[in-house]
Amino acid sequence: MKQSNIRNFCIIAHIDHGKSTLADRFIQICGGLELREMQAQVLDNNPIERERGITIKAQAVSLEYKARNGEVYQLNLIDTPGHVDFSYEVSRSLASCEGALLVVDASQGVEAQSVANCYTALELNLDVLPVLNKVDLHNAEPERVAKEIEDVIGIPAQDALRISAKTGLNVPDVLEAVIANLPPPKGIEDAPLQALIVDSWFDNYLGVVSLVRVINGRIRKGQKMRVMSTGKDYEITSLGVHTPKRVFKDALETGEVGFLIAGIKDIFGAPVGDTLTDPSRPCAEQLPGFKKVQPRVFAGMFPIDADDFEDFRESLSKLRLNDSALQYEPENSTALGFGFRVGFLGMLHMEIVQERLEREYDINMITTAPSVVYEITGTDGEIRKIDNPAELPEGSEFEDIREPIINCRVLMPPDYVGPVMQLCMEKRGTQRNLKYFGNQVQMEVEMPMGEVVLDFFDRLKSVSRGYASFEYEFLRFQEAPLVKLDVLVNGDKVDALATIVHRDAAYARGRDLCERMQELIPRQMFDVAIQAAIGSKIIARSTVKAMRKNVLAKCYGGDISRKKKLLEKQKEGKKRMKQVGAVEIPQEAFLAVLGVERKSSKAD
Ligand SMILES: Nc1nc2c(ncn2[C@@H]2O[C@H](COP(=O)(O)OP(=O)(O)OP(=O)(O)O)[C@@H](O)[C@H]2O)c(=O)[nH]1
Repeated sequence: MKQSNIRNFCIIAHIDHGKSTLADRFIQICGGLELREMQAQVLDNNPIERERGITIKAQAVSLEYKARNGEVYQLNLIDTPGHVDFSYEVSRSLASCEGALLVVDASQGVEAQSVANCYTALELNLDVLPVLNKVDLHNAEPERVAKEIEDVIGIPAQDALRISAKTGLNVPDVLEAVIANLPPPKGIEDAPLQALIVDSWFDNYLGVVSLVRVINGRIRKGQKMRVMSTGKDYEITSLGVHTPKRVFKDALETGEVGFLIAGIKDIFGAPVGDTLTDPSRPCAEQLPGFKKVQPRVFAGMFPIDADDFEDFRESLSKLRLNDSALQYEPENSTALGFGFRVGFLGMLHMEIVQERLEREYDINMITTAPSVVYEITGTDGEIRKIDNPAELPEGSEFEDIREPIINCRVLMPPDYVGPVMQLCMEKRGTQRNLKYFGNQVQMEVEMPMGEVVLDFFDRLKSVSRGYASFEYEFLRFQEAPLVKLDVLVNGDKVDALATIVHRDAAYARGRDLCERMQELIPRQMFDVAIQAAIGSKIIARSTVKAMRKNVLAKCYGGDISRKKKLLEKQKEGKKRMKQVGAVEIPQEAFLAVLGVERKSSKAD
């Protein structure tokens, strides 16, 4: 395809504004799939994405579009996730495009991710084309929302197309606008090959499959390619594009986006962001790649069966190939044995990783309560990062402790300013700025990240009836009176249950935690004492009373099948338990601190 007829673009939007639905319409118009093959949100092909109705991974699809001017264009479209936890995926996809379609729900208006993603696109010098979606809804207000795009984001939007991705209204006009308004790629066709690895994933049969964007030169099937960071050469066995069906081709030309397979079995063989070139005529330099992303939340993950440790390690490394935001290192807990300390971008990311490990890799595990990264200065003056509360030394063994502070931008209708501000204050926030744009208010608040990652998203939604949205960025580490809250089960400290909390909240937190654990730990044959402590001082306590009868006692008659069922059920329940000393502790108890947070949010 000649370069002037190629358009590489992303669809960016706030969550649920209709990106994936719009991508479906494009695929339908361009005939990428037969009608019978179409299902809603075809690009969300991971089962977890389909169940939750969200996009997690960016997806690329190459479409052939016959424009009204009679010419055929190749449209390479990348669907991106909208949730704040996955904004990293968005910036990566944007870096491989020349333009972006900004989809805004005309019944909702501009939301935090519309602004954040659009700014990322503008920073990367992309041309942004706004479209107003869902105009079929009776409460759509395209005029107001167009003005909001101009006021809040600051790009012209009066002429933005009014569309319905659901009914297909005006969608063909969007494709025409993409061709007319977004620029074609600018690579040099006869330059040495230089291609960017946009994404890589592991296929059990094919090995590593990579999604690449050819920046300069061309890439042919059968040729040798070099991965520049490792200097290793591989032969390209096949390449092609997703339409979204996998279609094999002989070459990918300058500016094109497609997949390639080079028999790489080592999962670190084709790292995302790396540059590919031709070893017989290498390009001069590596592409800048992607900004390295830092996880914000850490949690311990431990296989329930110690024999699964190696499988667990392998599964994590496979997942990581496809999810470079995921980080992990081995961790040894006295209570839970060998496992990993895993870093995530946020709670949703953590949930998704946990679900993928369980479903795609069949790993049965216990996850501990998530924590942010703290910074301490030791008595020797050395500064250390602490991502595991259990590793925080006793109070007298360090000089000071600092917590991460973020700048949080909340967008909401004016009615909710009061409750949102109250929530932010409760989370130890300091308001920095408040701007009114007609129907939207933008509030900037500095808050400790530890207060935000656990449940801020849910609580913000609940105090604003779903109307407020937010995004944030890390600002600095700041000193705070933080203490380690330990939990003792029958007198033994359980390292995996430790958390770091603000001193003023420690007593209430300890009490709630003991109460919650009492509800969650099943009765055993003996009394189980649960205590919360700061250092050697016990601040709260509860007891799980001993069980009087066994599970089978309920079956008066000798109905064997019922007995079996009960035993089976008990066994099932056990799967997600871990023996700590003499006590069996279920998964939920390790996450009890989240329950405590949520409990205090019930008042909303
Ligand atoms: N009425 C109406 N509903 C729409 C329209 N476009 C999308 N929807 C609905 O809005 C919901 C969200 O659409 P998606 O396409 O999944 O949204 P998304 O932006 O891709 O969301 P994420 O992938 O999670 O970021 C779905 O229930 C769609 O059916 C539209 O034009 N009109």
